[in-house]
Amino acid sequence: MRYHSTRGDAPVLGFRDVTLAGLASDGGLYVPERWPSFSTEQIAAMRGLSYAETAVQVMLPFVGDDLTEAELRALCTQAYDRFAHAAVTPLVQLDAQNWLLELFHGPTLAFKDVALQLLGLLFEKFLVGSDAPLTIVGATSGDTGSAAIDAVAGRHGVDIFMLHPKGRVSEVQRRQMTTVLAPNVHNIAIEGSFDDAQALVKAMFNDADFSGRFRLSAVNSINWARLMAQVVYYFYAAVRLGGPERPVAFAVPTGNFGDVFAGYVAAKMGLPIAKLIVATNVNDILHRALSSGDYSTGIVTPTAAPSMDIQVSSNFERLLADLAGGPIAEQMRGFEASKAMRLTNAQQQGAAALFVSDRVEPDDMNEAMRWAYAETGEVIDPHSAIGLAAARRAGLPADVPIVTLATAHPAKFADAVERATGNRPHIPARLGDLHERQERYDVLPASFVAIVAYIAERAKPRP
Ligand SMILES: Cc1ncc(COP(=O)(O)O)c(C=O)c1O
Ligand SMILES: N[C@@H](CCOP(=O)(O)O)C(=O)O
Repeated sequence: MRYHSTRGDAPVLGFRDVTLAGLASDGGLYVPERWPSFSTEQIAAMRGLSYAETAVQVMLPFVGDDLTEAELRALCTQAYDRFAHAAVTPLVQLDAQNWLLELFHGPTLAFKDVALQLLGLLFEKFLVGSDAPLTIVGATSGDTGSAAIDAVAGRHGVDIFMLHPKGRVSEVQRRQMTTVLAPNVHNIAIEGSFDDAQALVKAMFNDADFSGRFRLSAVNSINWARLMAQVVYYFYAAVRLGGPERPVAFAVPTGNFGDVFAGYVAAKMGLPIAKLIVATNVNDILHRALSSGDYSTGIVTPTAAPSMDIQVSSNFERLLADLAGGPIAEQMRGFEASKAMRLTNAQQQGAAALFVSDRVEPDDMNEAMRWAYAETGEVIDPHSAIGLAAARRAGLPADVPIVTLATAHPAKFADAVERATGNRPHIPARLGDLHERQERYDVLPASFVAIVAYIAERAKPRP
């Protein structure tokens, strides 16, 4: 399998190189040259497979010659062994139509672990025999940071620099990152928003001098391998609910558009998906884009679902390029200059075939947390509640099961959950003494010069 940039002006790479590269050198995102496709029989044969084995079947077409099936199986087994639930991503039924897909049983209690546990192992595998140390630069609104740090802390030949918006992540999220004191882990709280952090990360890749001195890589969903691993749970859930014979809908709390784009990829690969419901909080650029074609940024508003406080959604570029049938460099350059763009008719109509969207206000989010707790006994986090609120009012036919992706453990957002439900969720015992541990991080302005100087002082340059 070969990978092309959404902007059409970067080298075409294989899976290994695309995993190590992260962002394409033309500022675009790598996408596979074609979507692999499964027949109905092949999908039906996934019924009853373990999570790790489903992962092997779904991801094998993407890895090309860079991993054998046996190597991929060994990596998946190792990655998913660390999950606290035997099903890895269990389904929980809420009522006749609604289900939760609990994606938070990994080491850091968010869906990011599903992909990042694997990505850490892929980095290790692909770096064997290489003398160029990897400098991972990442931006987080709270969850990617801890999952990525857990996946690479202490690994030889890798340094990770993780930028989070100061004061805009929950205390548990911050502590999960800043209490990891391994020497290769560097946490930076920036004076700005997640969008500022993400823009700084992209600017580092696009700076020829900086990216020439350090071998940069990415752990955000700009890295194709992240999304590839997230495609798996759409198959895993759907076949358990009657797929491929019965189409299933998914409601996805959305920020950077990675998780829901993985659902789009699953549909492209042949999985019958009735609808993908894109649920946003008041930072609703994706809802506006999908409902009216207006993709224009506003000021990021801090909310009780901080991981979705995002305006510039990186992976939307992948969708727009796929719907346009090729590179969209000009459209993206226009967006970067004006911070606004209109979708073309083809993009709008193409998206409407599979996606619907909804903006969920804080009261509706709280109501969804209350409903889940009172009616089903499930304690859900604010992000999952945004997905569930959208699912319950999507108006889909009653015979279509709707799976809401439960993207984080409620204890990561205990204050918000307690405010809504009166019930305070507790951190699982395996996180132990998180609140007592020593923290280490630096605070920097959201300035390219300041951040690259900080990293350059600490990272190991290419030999
Ligand atoms: C808990 C949680 N829910 C939802 C999202 C949104 O997912 P995505 O950015 O893939 O759209 C995030 C952040 O990525 C998150 O951390
Ligand atoms: N919500 C995310 C934001 C980054 O998203 P990613 O999927 O691109 O890594 C977070 O928690 O950091």
